[in-house]
Amino acid sequence: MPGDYVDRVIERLRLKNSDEKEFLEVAEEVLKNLRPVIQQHPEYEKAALLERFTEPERVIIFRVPWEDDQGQIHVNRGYRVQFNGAIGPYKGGLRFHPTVYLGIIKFLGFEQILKNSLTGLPIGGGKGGSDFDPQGKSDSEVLRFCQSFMSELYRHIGPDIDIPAGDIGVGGREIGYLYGQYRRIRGAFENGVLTGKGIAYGGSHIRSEATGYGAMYYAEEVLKEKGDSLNGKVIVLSGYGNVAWGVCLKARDLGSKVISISGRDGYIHDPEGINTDEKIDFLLRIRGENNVKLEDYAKKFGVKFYPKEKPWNLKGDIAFPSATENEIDLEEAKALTANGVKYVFEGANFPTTPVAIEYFKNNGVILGPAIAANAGGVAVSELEMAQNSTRLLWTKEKVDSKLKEIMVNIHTKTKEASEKYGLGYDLVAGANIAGFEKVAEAMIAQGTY
Ligand SMILES: NC(=O)C1=CN([C@@H]2O[C@H](COP(=O)(O)OP(=O)(O)OC[C@H]3O[C@@H](n4cnc5c(N)ncnc54)[C@H](O)[C@@H]3O)[C@@H](O)[C@H]2O)C=CC1
Ligand SMILES: O=C(O)CCC(=O)C(=O)O
Repeated sequence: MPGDYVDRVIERLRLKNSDEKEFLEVAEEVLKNLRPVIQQHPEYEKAALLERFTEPERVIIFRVPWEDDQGQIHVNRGYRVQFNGAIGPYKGGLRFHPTVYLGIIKFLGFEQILKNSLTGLPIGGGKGGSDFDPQGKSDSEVLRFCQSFMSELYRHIGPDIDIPAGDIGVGGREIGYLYGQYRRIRGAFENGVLTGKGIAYGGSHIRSEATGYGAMYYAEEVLKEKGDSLNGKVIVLSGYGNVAWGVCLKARDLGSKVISISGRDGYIHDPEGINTDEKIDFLLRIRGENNVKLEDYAKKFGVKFYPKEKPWNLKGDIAFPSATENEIDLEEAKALTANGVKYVFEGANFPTTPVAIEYFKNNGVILGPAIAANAGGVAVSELEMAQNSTRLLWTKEKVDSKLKEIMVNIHTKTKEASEKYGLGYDLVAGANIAGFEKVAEAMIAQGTY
């Protein structure tokens, strides 16, 4: 096969994973970013390090039968990909969304390896989920689904093995139902097995806010690096879920104005800012209540709703894509740049396509990649595990200050890795390299696993 080691691995990946578009896209992007490191380590090829790095240690696929409120049985498919455990137990969320299939879970699990490594904490990468759609389901249907899902998953996870958490469609309610079933089956109070739990049974303060807060702390560092600040900045935000909510809360604290939120059905433009308790709390209602929709925000607060559109034509200083993957493609990248956006921070996982990332790079827009910008969620999950192991509950202040310290360190590490390889201030390459270096060292040290 022609080309260098990276090209050969990419070629083989394409042959082996041709029906997993999202995984291929992400793996290729990452491998290309790692080229300068690979060139300095010719021994990696003999050790087949990249082939091992891109092949999950384990993929678990299972049947999830459940009964709806009318007595009808449905069958969904459950997944857990235990991608890489070289630096710690597998850690990563569960996504319940109708688009879930193996290619999505593998791309998320692969990114999670690098993200978790960047936090500096001892956690490996994994991800899971199901094509079950919680939207429009009653609480009892969600409960029955979660019980069935955990009745299979429990045998593959544990506080020192694999620790799932939330992601799209999996929040506090689902984690509670999942933990209840795990506890019933195991007959033990092993609450370190899941994170994102309620405070009453072993959760951590700030976990719900962590991804959005962390993304804002990371943004603060990047702007500081550029002699700029978040104060007075206009933020174009997508999503209305857990991440978007945390961004709104912290943006208000730091003096920026969030002017949009979005969902599957369109977006809201609120030029005055989503900055009162009433408005920010309304996001929780859109996410959590079956009969409250995004459009109801527009009616309640007298602003405009744009059906079937994304918010990327709005004018602003900073964009925070915080809904889902591939939401900013080339056209949207051009619109954002033309509208004055100077920074993009990925609250969601892989929201910006490779061509859009390239466009931003060539047009002076700084992009804070997901594996760095949204790492605050998993970082506080690990702090929750630390509290569970020691049977302690830390104060909000303690968790928040640790989160901030982790996000500041992530920025420093990514900046230094980029500089070390002569790439200037390239946060995307820097994050991939810094995340990879630690995992590579651990994998080499552990032999051929
Ligand atoms: N919750 C967490 O701690 C973390 C989440 N993320 C990522 O952040 C993103 C949002 O996750 P959460 O806020 O947790 O989800 P959530 O379950 O709280 O809210 C659902 C989100 O998904 C969006 N969405 C769902 N289907 C969509 C579609 N077809 N088109 C556009 N948007 C759609 C909604 O707008 C909403 O923002 C995801 O990419 C997730 O992987 C990343 C790091 C941690
Ligand atoms: O908190 C966790 O373990 C997982 C968070 C997550 O799924 C993510 O970082 O994408």
